[in-house]
Amino acid sequence: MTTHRFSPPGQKAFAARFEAQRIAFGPVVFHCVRLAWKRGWLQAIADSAGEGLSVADMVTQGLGTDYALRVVLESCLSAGVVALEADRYVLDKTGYCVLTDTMTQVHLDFIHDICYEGLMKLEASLDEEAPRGLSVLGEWPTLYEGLSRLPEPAKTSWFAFDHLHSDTSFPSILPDVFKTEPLQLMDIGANTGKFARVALQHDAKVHLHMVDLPQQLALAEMTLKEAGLRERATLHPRNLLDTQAELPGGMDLVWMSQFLSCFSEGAMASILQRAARALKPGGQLLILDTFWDRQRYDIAAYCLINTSPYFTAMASGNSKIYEGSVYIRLAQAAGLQLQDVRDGIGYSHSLMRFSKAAQ
Ligand SMILES: C[S@@+](CC[C@H](N)C(=O)[O-])C[C@H]1O[C@@H](n2cnc3c(N)ncnc32)[C@H](O)[C@@H]1O
Repeated sequence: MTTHRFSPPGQKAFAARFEAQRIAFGPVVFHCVRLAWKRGWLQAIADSAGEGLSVADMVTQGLGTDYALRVVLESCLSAGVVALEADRYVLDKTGYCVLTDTMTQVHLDFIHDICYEGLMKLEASLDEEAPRGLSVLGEWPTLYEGLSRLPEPAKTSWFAFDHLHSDTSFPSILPDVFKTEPLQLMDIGANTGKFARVALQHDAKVHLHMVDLPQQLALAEMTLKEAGLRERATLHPRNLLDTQAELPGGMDLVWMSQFLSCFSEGAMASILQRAARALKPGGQLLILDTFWDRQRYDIAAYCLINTSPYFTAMASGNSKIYEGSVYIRLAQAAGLQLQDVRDGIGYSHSLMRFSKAAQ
């Protein structure tokens, strides 16, 4: 049972009403802050150090028209991104985050380039359990079939979003992966092969089995070729939404990173059953994923909860960022035993370890 509240304790009605206006005008502020960042206006203000810049200064510097600067910067002012001191704009704390924090920039790009337009179809996507917003990027049944062919800048923004989260977590989980000295290791959802490369470089004895959609495995194969590691990996192209698509057996360890959140509970149950069958007796299933209810900080829970509508409108129509208990329940139903859960990895990951009975 989950109990959670994001509002501050004892919030006054007036403050709540302001919050409600922030929601109503949220998309407007989003566009203005993003533009001020992309056009270099925030950077120019930051570079002016303590003195700040007047709108007239910025016009003289050729940064924009008086009208455009006023419209956009006043919205930034309302959001605490800039402040006005005697008619001169200075950077405020939130503006400093927009300018310097990689996670903020990756999220701004992801929301703008992948989600914004398609989210207009959120309601239809929820009703039809299909990613109806995806057609703004391409005609595929799910976003994953189109990953390798996404138009720019959507492609760069999607991979930056995906890799920001997994890359920051991969180095610290290698001791967990190799704790039981696996020789046959299957990476389900191998994507661009980044985990496979790191794992093969970490352990000279391990053989990697990479599972993903065929077009995605072609990218993963290139990554391994470039690193001179291709011979130590086997590719298994599979669409795991096909319940008949079995996985190769005899695995010491199955690895899934940010994978199950791409699927509905029904599909997850089926994938976990096939993963359990692929394991040798005593084999391990390691799941690295994000669970909004297992976060130490509300900032992480907020970002994760608000990633779910992307899954609905753009990715699959029926997946989301789940609570940790969902994975545990489904893995146990597949006959696996929970060994432990380690939270607080990278920005927001948890690592779940399950094992198959030794018989
Ligand atoms: C969110 S990405 C995660 C990738 C990587 N494991 C990581 O941690 O960065 C999900 C991966 O699952 C793959 N995938 C999605 N749907 C799939 C399906 N039906 N069958 C096989 N792979 C699928 C995608 O192609 C993608 O590589």
